[in-house]
Amino acid sequence: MPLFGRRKTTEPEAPAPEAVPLPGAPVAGANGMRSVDDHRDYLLSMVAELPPFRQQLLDVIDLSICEDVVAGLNLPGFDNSAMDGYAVLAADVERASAGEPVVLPVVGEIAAGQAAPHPLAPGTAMKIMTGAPVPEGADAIVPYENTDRGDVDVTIVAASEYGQHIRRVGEDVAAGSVIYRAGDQLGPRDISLLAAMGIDAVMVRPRPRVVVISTGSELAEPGYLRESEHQIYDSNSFLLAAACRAAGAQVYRVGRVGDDPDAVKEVITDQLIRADLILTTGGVSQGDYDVIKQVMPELGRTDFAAVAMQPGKPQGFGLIGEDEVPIIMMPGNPVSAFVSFEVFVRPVLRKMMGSTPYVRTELHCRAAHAMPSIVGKRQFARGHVSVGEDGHRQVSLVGGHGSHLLGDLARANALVVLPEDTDLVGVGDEVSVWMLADHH
Ligand SMILES: Nc1nc2c(c(=O)[nH]1)N[C@H]1C(S)=C(S)[C@@H](COP(=O)(O)OP(=O)(O)OC[C@H]3O[C@@H](n4cnc5c(N)ncnc54)[C@H](O)[C@@H]3O)O[C@H]1N2
Ligand code: MOO
Repeated sequence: MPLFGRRKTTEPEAPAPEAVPLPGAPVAGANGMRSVDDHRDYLLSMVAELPPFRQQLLDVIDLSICEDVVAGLNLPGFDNSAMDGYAVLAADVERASAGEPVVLPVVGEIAAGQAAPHPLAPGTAMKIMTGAPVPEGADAIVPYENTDRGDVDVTIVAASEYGQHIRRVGEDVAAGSVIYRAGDQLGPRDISLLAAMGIDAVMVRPRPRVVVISTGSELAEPGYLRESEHQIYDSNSFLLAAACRAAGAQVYRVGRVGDDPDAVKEVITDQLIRADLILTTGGVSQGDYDVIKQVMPELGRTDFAAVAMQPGKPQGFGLIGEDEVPIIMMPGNPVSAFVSFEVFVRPVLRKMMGSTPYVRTELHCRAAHAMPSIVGKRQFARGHVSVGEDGHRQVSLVGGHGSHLLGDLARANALVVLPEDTDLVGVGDEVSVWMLADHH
């Protein structure tokens, strides 16, 4: 029997372990794909909010508060001066002018932090500094610039109105009003408002600890020489680590592992101890070396699906190890990895942190040119949003639809969301975008 074409006789391979499916995974539509919304809602249903704890103000930037906060103080806390000058009765100086100045005796001085020495009698003035409490009886402040800055008597050369330059108690924030609702994300301005209330720590959900791993034996570490010109530098683990950090997470970038199943299993198992979420890229499609799809079912319950989107169609999710740590397994193409992050990972991180809304808010823009789209898939094209000559926001596509176009991704400032039922967005039609950055 000729050897050519004959199958080699070898030891029968050990059967692959039975994959344990995850409960409740959405079913695919007639096109064999799961919808974007179904998949995202499914992932959100499979992760929990992290338990909250009290943290100091400077550690909560970008985190979401998980309690309502009621103002315990008025802001301002008392009527106070907005100017360095003199506290007076408006009626005493309502006709003052350069031609007919009004002269008043100066009966005292109040600095910020002090109390007025006594109420202000009609026909007198009291020196007052910015932020100092307005003395009882006074109802206007005359700034130094409208006076001769006198210490014993003051000559006032401009008219004042009732209430002028007085900052009223509670006009900014009224004591007893709700200033934060659970779910609000805290930035520097919120931290200042909380500090102004005398609060030094608040209940927040912690930053999720995210482990980022990229797979593929073609990957080289940036900063090192490549073994051959067919190696490529690992950009995905940097992309995802940076995106997670920008979303408020604490990141451990493990970097790249090759396509050896045992090595991949070992690296992932080693990381379980410090992860609230694991992210991988690569190895989830149909290739002969698509290791993630092959080994992950051995580590826990997994779900691999084709999602009706472009880019980012092949998606994996699992709960692995004893503690059932969630893992999101994304495709390796860089743009696919980024879009998967935006569409699935960012909402999951926001749920863990208790930040609402989980999904980015869509803005509407005019299409600056025609945009063809694939019917049956939601496309997330890279776009550049600008303000046109007519003052309206408009968006143009940056580069093509290829999911390898990393240079174009870096130049874009938005994702253009082209719906499943659209084959063409015409020039001037309204289209939805997700803004990605403020600085472009
Ligand atoms: N026969 C089929 N082939 C492919 C299909 C399919 O349905 N049938 N789907 C395509 C789609 S869509 C995608 S997306 C990719 C997903 O592939 P994998 O997740 O298995 O990823 P890889 O094959 O490992 O890599 C794809 C591509 O991305 C580059 N890559 C991977 N990791 C990184 C990294 N860390 N940094 C930079 N670039 C990376 C890799 O070199 C490949 O060029 O599958 C299609 N194929
Ligand atoms: O889903 Mo792939 O992401 O189309 O390139």
